[in-house]
Amino acid sequence: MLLLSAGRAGCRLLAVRAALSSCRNGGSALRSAPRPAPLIAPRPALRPAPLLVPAGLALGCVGAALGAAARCQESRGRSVPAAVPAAPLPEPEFQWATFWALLRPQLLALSAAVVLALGAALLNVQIPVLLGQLVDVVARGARTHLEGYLHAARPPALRLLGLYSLQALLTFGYIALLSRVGEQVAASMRKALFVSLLRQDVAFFDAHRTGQLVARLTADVQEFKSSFKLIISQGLRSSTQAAGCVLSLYLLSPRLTALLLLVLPVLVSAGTALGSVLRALSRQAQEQVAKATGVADEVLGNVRTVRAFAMEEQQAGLYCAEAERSSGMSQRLGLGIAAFQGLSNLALNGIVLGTIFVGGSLMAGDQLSPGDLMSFLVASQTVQRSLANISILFGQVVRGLSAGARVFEFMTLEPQVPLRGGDTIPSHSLLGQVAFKHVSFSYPTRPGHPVLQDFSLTLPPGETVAIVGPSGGGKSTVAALLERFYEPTRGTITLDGRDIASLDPSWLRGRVIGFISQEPVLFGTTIMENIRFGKPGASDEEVFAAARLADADAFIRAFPDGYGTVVGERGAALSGGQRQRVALARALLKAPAVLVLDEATSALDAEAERAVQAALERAARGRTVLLIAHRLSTVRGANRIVVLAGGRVAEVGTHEELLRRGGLYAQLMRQQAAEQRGTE
Ligand SMILES: Nc1ncnc2c1ncn2[C@@H]1O[C@H](COP(=O)(O)OP(=O)(O)OP(=O)(O)O)[C@@H](O)[C@H]1O
Repeated sequence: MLLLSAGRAGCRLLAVRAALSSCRNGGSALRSAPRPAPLIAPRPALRPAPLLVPAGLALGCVGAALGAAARCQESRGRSVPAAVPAAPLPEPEFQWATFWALLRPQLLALSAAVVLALGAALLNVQIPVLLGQLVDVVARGARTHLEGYLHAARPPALRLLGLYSLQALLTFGYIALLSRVGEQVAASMRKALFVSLLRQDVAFFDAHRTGQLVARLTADVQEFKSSFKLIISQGLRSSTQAAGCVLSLYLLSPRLTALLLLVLPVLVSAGTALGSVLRALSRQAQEQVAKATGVADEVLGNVRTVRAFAMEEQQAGLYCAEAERSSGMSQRLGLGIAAFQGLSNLALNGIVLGTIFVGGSLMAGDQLSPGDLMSFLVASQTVQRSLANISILFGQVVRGLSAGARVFEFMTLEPQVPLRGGDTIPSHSLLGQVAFKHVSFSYPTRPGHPVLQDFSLTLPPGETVAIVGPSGGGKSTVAALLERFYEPTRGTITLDGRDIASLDPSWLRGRVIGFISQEPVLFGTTIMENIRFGKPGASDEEVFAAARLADADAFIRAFPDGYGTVVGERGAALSGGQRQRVALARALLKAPAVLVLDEATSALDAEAERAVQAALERAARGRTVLLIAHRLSTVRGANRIVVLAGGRVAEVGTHEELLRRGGLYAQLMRQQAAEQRGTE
């Protein structure tokens, strides 16, 4: 996997270079190639020298090696932190049908791009021959008078100019069209993938890290797009050009061509050997960069903790040591690339020299004209570029297909519980009676670990039922099952006697159940928009009313921007109690029949808890409330208290009844009272 991905940036690098040089076409053989800008940091770049056939192939063979080097550099600049390596997932199959469905709307543009690319490639085969003819005219012209020279040189020069212009036009056309196709396919992939991800079951998100999912949306789509464009453009162009130019070489001079082909195996073997050394070096350097980035990622992400423990210097030292090691490895890699560069330049220039030398002897025997030699050099350079591109493309095909397969895998994944579909209960007849009947449940990620076992509980309409119990007893799981985040392994959950599995999940979540968790997440927008998230399309008045009910209106209006106050990332610009009340307003806006409060006040200090508690009590009136709580002081007023331990109901009763019984509840009460005394 690493090996495969190692050449990625290098391939891009060479592809960019190839694209640049293809724009310049075969006539640029005697011009020096421009150096591409470094991807992230300055590094030795692979410079296409005026190469001959074997040189080109060797260059292609080590392309992947240099790709590895470039990838090492690239990983520093990637938005998906390389420091969080994705857990190895089984490689999915590439779904051709899905790809075809995405491509079909672009078929016309794609066909046009293919035709234009082929046209540009065929012109490239013509150019060396015409250049040779021009050189012959130029060589003769040096021995004649100016007028005669101009007369002879003008037609081939004009023909060449015409071909160059036509080629420029074709190149522009196919690159523009391919870009359009690539971008549209990529945009469709991203949109479809995002929509599909949002439809997935909550269990799916338990099994996949956000980083992995974001990587599929970004890096994988990008990789697929680049590969797709490269394969179409370079694949077509390079194979056409290579075949055409090899034929031209043979027609120009079979002997010279044969001679060059003799040197080929030596260069290929040397290039391959060097390439594997560079790949290994690059892999090590890449891993080290990932390690250093991992340290930075963790430290910066937890800067408050670092500050709180005054660990800045220690953490900086940790990062510097990793960065130092990374720098050392990159330098070794740089040395390797430099050695490769020097040796390959020596070999390649040696071959140019050899060709001119041997070609000169052929010219002396009148078997080759100066123009032919020129054509030979130009055509051979075109072949080397084409072969280099083709060899890179093999790796690119593999990478592109596996990136595409990863994207399609989640794009076509069907959730177990669809977002919509099913019955609804008319609001005028909705009572809000909830019942869990013999529910057993294990999380899909831990199938052998039962969290709830034969759990039964009825929440009469308008009553508050509290669930308490030791940590890990399954309290939050009860709430998650009611929201249909997961499906029970056994048993049923009903709303007004109807199995919730038959009800429309989006209606259930969007209209019936209001859910407040311990640390509700707000979006980094205004308070108004955050509350309106509970019911898109709600009027300002409705938002204000919900905020008043949640006891949030007063503090919101006290902000200079009132309801227009931006709450910062995840609501960081609000206090815990304020955040909780905004979240409560958001939940109340949809006027839910059932309110689920999952440790809604446990993250708050005593004063904030009192404020939120008061708001919650007001909001609870007339609704069925499932109150999950750690602090037993908050459940005293509940109509019924259920003590949940080890996934089973241990006790049920009112606060007084449970205290009298002297069981687990009474024991928990004593524990908490003792803890409280200890902290005072
Ligand atoms: N998404 C999940 N995937 C796998 N196991 C989970 C998941 N969420 C919770 N669990 C496990 O299920 C069990 C019950 O967890 P749950 O959060 O329901 O307990 P709880 O009673 O609410 O605990 P606490 O009072 O500490 O919040 C625990 O053993 C927990 O590790």
